Amino acid sequence: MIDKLIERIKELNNPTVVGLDPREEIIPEFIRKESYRKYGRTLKGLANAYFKFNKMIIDEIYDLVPAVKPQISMYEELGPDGIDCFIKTIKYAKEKNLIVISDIKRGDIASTAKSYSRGHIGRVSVGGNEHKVFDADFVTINGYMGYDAISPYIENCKELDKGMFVLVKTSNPNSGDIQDLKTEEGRYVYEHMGELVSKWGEELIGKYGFSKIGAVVGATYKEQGKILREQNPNTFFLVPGYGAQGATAEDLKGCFNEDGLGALINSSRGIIAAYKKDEYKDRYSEEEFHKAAREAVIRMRQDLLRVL
Ligand SMILES: O=c1ccn([C@@H]2O[C@H](COP(=O)(O)O)[C@@H](O)[C@H]2O)c(=O)[nH]1
Repeated sequence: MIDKLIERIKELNNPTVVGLDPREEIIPEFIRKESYRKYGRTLKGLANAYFKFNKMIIDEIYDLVPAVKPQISMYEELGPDGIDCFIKTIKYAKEKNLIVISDIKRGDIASTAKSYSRGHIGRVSVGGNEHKVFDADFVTINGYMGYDAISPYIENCKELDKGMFVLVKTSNPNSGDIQDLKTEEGRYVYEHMGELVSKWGEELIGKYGFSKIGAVVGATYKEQGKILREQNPNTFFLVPGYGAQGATAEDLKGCFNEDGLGALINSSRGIIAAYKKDEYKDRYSEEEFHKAAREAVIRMRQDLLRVL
């Protein structure tokens, strides 16, 4: 799947992933109203509104970007209806030839990780019958529990041509509390994690020189991104933090190789809630939120290509 991701990035000339992070406050009123009329102001009502919203966003951007990244927390908090919406969103995005990165950030002991992995990127066997449950193409994983905790995902990546992005240097303001500590050898913890991710991915390198085991590297940490890029030439980066979290194209330039490959840049609120921003508000009504998202994707692409 890493090869397909790279091919799609090249075909579309766009290293962008759109984050599908719906929240009640960003769902336009006409969608909420219709859904609440049908299902009431219930968890099902909101989950149904999320799906309609996601579908309209996907329909508007699938020809521009290689991938989408649904963030599971927004769906999980709604319970079974939210999870149903998460599954339907993945299925719909894949029907539109989008690569799906499920942002699940799981991390647990191996026996438990096996179940997470089977559910999200593998197969679940019931009485010998195999079922695809979530069927994402990639997942995000917290690898700070060490190799055994991520090995089940690696197995699924190998067998089923899936992929994963392991947290290395995260975009949040306090990521340095642990990730910027120094190890006994005098290196930063994030550097050590970057090296581990490269090692874990050594046997899964595809035809473009990148492994199925990638890393999450926050755009909000410019210098660290550059260092990690230099130290891990075969690791593909998923880079959140652009836009709503304040990182600019200049900040994340160092996450790419000389040839302009090596990273996929995420924007969630910056795209899906673009219609609420001053620069779009005057030109797009709430009903045209998806058109504003399309323009935001085009502008993001131009901004990224400018620095590559
Ligand atoms: O270090 C990380 C890892 C993951 N994320 C996720 O990316 C998006 C960012 O959303 P924006 O609206 O573009 O800020 C969100 O789903 C996070 O959970 C991250 O931000 N940083």
